[in-house]
Amino acid sequence: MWVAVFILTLLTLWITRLLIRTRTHPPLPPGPSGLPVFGNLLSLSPELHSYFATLARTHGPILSLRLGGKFAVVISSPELAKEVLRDHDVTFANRDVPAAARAASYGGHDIAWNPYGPEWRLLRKVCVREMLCAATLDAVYGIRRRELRRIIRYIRSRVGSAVNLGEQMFLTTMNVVTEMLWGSGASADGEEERESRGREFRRVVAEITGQFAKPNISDFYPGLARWDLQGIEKKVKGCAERFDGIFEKVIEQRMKMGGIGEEREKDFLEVLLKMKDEYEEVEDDGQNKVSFSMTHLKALLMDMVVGGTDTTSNTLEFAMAEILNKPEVLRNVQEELDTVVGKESILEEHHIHKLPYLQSVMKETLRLHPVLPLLVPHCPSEFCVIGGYTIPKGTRVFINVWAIHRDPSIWANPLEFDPERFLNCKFDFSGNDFSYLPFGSGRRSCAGIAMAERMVLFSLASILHSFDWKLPEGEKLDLEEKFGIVLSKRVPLTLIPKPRLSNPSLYE
Ligand code: HEM
Repeated sequence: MWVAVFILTLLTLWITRLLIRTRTHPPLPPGPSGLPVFGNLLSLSPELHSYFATLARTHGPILSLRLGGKFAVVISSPELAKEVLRDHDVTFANRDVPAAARAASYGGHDIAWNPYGPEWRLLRKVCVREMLCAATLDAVYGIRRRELRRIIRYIRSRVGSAVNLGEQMFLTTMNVVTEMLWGSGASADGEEERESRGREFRRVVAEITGQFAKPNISDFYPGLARWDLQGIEKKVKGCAERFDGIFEKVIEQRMKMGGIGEEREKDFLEVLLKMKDEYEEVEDDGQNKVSFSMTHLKALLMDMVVGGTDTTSNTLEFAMAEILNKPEVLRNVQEELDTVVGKESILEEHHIHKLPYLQSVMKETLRLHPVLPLLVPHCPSEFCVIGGYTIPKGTRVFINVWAIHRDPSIWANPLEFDPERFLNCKFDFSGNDFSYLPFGSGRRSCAGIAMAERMVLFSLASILHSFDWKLPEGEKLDLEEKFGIVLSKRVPLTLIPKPRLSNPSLYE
């Protein structure tokens, strides 16, 4: 009898709680129905960005999915992106860290995957202040110039034969990033060594970012994570170890040299090592002490190497493919370059601000091909209401920037590559207009915007100023994308260069 009363009381309490909750909490966002246990997992397409865009046409700009045991929400309109990234900025400034990302980032102790809090603030502050701010970037113009001159020389030596542009742009970006991190050294290699090292690095970075985007059973059923059933974590760990070996080597060499070199330029590694020895930051409230360990140091190096390279080189590859596909765009870019720089001079970075058409080309490329099409997924730290729907704590939130950038109600002829739409208009990379978010918006927006802008514009201007380009005989231009956390071209772009400057000395 007492047992029956007890069970009845529990049941009544449970039902009352449920009724109160459904009355006080708005519903979950709509979405496709799923199967028991699997939810919508089995119907996911590998091209997540376009698949989510298709779902949004049926279910609306906020929709939900059940991915095994994980709840996910996809946002596909500027109004709702604003609610998430501005109105509820702090709540959504967290990440839901996939197992693959944890394996690649020293347990998530980097900037990109750290939860919002004192540790993330410290890492981001040091990175932006010491490496990625405008003043530091201006001070290391010499590095960018040296690498761009090198690539121009290299391309000159390949005149008439096919050049894999993505690979070369990756190598250039990688050399700039690593030189900023720990000085030259590797860049003294011969051309052949350089090329094979670049190819290998690119493969490793692409493998890491490719694994991030794969649906992983460990993420959807955390109870199974320890078995790493698809071997994704193992693969990523292998790649991360490749980089870790390189980090260990440069750190060891630097420690042997001891202290800050008087003759050397102060690089980022130097700053980080000093910080590791001395740093213990007291946050504003005087309570949170944040230490800075060797793990943090290496995680930051990893962020720069993985986050700063194929994002930049894939953008360049898409830009060149779109330009080559539109002869009038190529003509406009080159005419602008010839007016501002001329065919008798070397292009320098200070010319860039006089090249508005070129700047529009970069913006249009990132509209049509935002290389992080779903941003880095955000995650609310508490229950929240967006667009009138409940988003539970811990949801994986995808902002489908790719879909917003191709929305015909925002952009006229959205599938057409038309840089002129960005001439004399309000859009920039700051993320203040939620119709255009290639670098995200708010606290977790890209930490490397200034660097990306300099690298993409200077590289693009240099290769288009110095060379004419054409496709190898019989080849057709392919503009198809391949999904990954970083979007890439499905078919690599290979082009044949022809010099266009007046004097061979301009290629030295
Ligand atoms: C064209 C090139 C690039 C594009 C389009 C791009 C785009 C983005 C986007 C969309 C995010 C995520 C924003 C969000 O989740 O809301 C991001 C994050 C990040 N990016 Fe970039 N990025 C580029 C280049 C770079 C470079 C060159 C660096 C550094 C060398 C860099 C470092 C980072 C870091 C550290 C984060 C994590 C920020 C955080 O979580 O606080 N990125 N980037």
